[in-house]
Amino acid sequence: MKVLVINCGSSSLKYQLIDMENESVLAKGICERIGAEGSVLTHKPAGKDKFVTEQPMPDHSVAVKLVIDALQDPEHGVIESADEITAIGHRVLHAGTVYSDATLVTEDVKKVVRDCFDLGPLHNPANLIGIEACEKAMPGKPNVAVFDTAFGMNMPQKAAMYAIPYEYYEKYSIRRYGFHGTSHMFVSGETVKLLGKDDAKVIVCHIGNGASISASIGGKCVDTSMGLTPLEGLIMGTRSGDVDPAVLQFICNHEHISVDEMLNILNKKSGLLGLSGVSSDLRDVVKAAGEENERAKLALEAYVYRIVKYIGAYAAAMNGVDAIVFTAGVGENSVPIRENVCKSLGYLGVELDKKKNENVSGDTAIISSDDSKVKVIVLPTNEELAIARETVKLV
Ligand SMILES: Nc1ncnc2c1ncn2[C@@H]1O[C@H](COP(=O)(O)OP(=O)(O)O)[C@@H](O)[C@H]1O
Ligand SMILES: CC(=O)OP(=O)(O)O
Ligand SMILES: [Mg+2]
Repeated sequence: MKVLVINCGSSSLKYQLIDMENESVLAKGICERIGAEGSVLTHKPAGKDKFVTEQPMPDHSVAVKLVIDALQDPEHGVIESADEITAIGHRVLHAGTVYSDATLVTEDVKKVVRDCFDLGPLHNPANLIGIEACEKAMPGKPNVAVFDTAFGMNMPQKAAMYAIPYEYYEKYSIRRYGFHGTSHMFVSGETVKLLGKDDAKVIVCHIGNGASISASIGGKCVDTSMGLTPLEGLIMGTRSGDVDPAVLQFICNHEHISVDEMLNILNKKSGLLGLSGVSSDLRDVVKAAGEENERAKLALEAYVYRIVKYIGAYAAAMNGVDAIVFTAGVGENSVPIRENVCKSLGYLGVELDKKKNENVSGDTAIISSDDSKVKVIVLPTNEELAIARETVKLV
């Protein structure tokens, strides 16, 4: 059975075609800069050279079409026809309290995803376009929605509730949901297996462009840093993470902007980009800091500091921690971020092995010293495989 997994982000589309007989990736790739100048598709068929093409992609539906064409291309394709695809699994950000377990896409599911646009303004619209483009391009094939909220949905009430009048929870289900759930579930589950300890206390730092951190015991969520929307918590590429809500009122009043405009600023112009003034991409900020750009240095210090604070809070929440795991674009690749985070964790009994940290090569690696009380691990996330597994269960 071949499953196509589609992960639509705000300006990108990541995909994998997976043969579920042996979970081998037949092809994977990414469409970047969707909706902007210079859209590009990078397609990597297994065992063949990668194929890169710059093509206009005004929206995600065009990107889906290009992906399906690339998969069937006589030269760099891996299937003869889209008929070979049994089902499509989609990462979907938010469906409130209505759906959080993986489900077959129906008209009602699409309606709920649409109703939640304001809770996931960067993701939900793209997710829905991705689903509808697949329905159109491959009529009759089952589409499965795998929700980013599945992991956080089960956190205890004391962690999920905001201390605001209870009626807003009753009326509108205003609570903390948490996101990157597919990743936190996959990575914490793999860590429990790696440690061989069923009740392992694990902190997962999913640090990519979006970033969140979770605490779990035996793979079950205790707490996670994103809230009602993916804006709460860590400092991200363009998102502020935690701010005093009174900041919104002050800036709206003084700059004469609406709350919607302010939220757009917190989502798209803040974080590493806003603080450094350089870029939302960590690599650019690290480079600028190396060239003595003071704001870039400050942005990095604040970025690391926020992660350190959350790790401390989550170790306290679980009354201990067995492993701290780094994953996603930054977590898997940035030697200095991992090193600087671990520098402040000596009090927990964390001892990083500098050499091991520098020699991580794309696979799972333990980067703490043999004597470290807490294991520090780099474990590549695989949201696409986890989504494909959920998809298979439903078709
Ligand atoms: N080699 C690297 N070193 C440091 N950071 C990296 C490296 N590769 C990617 N990143 C960071 O990872 C981020 C993207 O992470 P990713 O998990 O792909 O994010 P998302 O899924 O949210 O788009 C980039 O913005 C970049 O800052
Ligand atoms: C939830 C979220 O922030 O996702 P991403 O990192 O893909 O933007
Ligand atoms: Mg991601």
